[in-house]
Amino acid sequence: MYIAMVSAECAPIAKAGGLGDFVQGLARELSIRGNQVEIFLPKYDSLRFDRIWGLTKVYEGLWVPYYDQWVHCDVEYGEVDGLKCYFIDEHARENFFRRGKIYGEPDDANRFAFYCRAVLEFMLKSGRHPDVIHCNDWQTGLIPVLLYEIYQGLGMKHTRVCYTLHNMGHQGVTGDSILRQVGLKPERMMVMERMLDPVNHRAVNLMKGGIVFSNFVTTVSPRYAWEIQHTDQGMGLQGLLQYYDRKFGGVLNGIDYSVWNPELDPHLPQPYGPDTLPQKAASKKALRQRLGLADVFKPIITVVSRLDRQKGVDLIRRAIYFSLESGCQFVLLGSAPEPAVNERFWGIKREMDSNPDCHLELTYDEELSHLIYGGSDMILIPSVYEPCGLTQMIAMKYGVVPIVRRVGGLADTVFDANYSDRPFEERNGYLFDELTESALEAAMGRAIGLWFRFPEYFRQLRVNGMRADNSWNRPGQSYLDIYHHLRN
Ligand SMILES: Nc1ncnc2c1ncn2[C@@H]1O[C@H](COP(=O)(O)OP(=O)(O)O[C@H]2O[C@H](CO)[C@@H](O)[C@H](O)[C@H]2O)[C@@H](O)[C@H]1O
Repeated sequence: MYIAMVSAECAPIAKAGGLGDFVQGLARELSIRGNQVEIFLPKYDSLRFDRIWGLTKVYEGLWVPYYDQWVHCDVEYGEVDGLKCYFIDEHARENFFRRGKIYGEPDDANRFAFYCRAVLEFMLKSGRHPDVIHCNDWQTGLIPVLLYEIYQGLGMKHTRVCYTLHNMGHQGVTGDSILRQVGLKPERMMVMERMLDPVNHRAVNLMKGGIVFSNFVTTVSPRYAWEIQHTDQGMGLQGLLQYYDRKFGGVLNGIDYSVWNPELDPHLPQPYGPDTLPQKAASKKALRQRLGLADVFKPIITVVSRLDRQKGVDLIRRAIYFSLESGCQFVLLGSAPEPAVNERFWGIKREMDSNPDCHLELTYDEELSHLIYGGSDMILIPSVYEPCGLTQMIAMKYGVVPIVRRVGGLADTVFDANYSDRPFEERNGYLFDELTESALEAAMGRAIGLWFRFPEYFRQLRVNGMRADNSWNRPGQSYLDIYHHLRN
């Protein structure tokens, strides 16, 4: 099967969060199974060019419609760890992809709308007819709309679209002039059955367009699929998702064990696995050295996260103090898109400056994240909502015990050490329900108590997590089943 993955991110060259891991992991799994997979990305100036092999121009003079003009683009091709990637290189006056970052610009909606039109224009002009285009999140919500409204009429008749929702918190709600930008008619699209936002009746909703016009819609865990159809986690689109129930389902993400595996990880001083767990101590030591933490008999509790409100930033802050009060060390790796949140964490960082048990690294650092997973004992994920969550799965592979809130994919992957109905060998962490400090502290207290008092039992929890299969094997098959269903 011929699959085109269209996304704003792909690890390791353009990653802001979990979407990047998803595209990389699923594309690799589909390739291994013998499918032809092509990944499409904007040619951001912030790409990790050192990780792209053989970047060359393969299409010159792609003219992409933009309002009533045309914008000149080229398309470049390169390989990333064996995956085939095409990059849309635009020469617009607006410099859509030369902003030093992936997101966070005032014209993000226009930038990604342009990208969608450019991808389809390239597919048409270069004679590509994928069996399935797999799109992701609001940035590529216009792909199925444009395919149906424009490109099918130009000959792309048999291509089907699978659309994956990674985060209902960002839907691409914007003014309707974006429709004219990409060549759609506002009077046709700004109706409830198409792209009109259900809350703001003057705005267009790009994610809604993606849901309406795709042949199949998925989200990244079964529990989140239920939450966004039946609770306000749908953020206004729950009715729509119920209406399209027959083409909607949750597929739990996997993680790429060729990237996230302590037995192979080049960023760790010494490899380890479930049968060589004592060797994890070398990573803990190296982490402490790297961050200037004391080498003492204490567990390291970590948070690796975008410091977005979704991630429970208030509870993360409380957890820092609670960890220190409970005789633990604390390491945070996070970057905050919101200036107010960023400022608050910088305040804590300054306060902890000379504390040998605490380190906050307020940046994005892929390499350091590997050493943190390697060196930590527990990871905290107190999310307000969490579509899937990859950090608990990565952490478990590294023998780190997760303490998480019972929402979305966290509830589908973490099973409580004390209160689960699962058999003991499947229990791998700690859960709490309420979004409160006391609920957080109770769960953390149970985990920390076990580490100090019953190390053998704590070791067993680590091993259970390491032995769980969160690979792309099962989800890869689920997506192939969906693609085959669409093609037939
Ligand atoms: N400061 C930092 N430095 C280095 N690495 C960092 C980092 N902050 C985060 N990361 C890394 O980014 C990834 C984040 O994964 P999450 O599951 O938390 O995704 P996110 O919320 O971004 O994405 C959304 O999409 C994914 C994929 O579908 C869903 O799992 C998730 O629930 C949904 O919110 C992990 O690989 C983590 O190690």
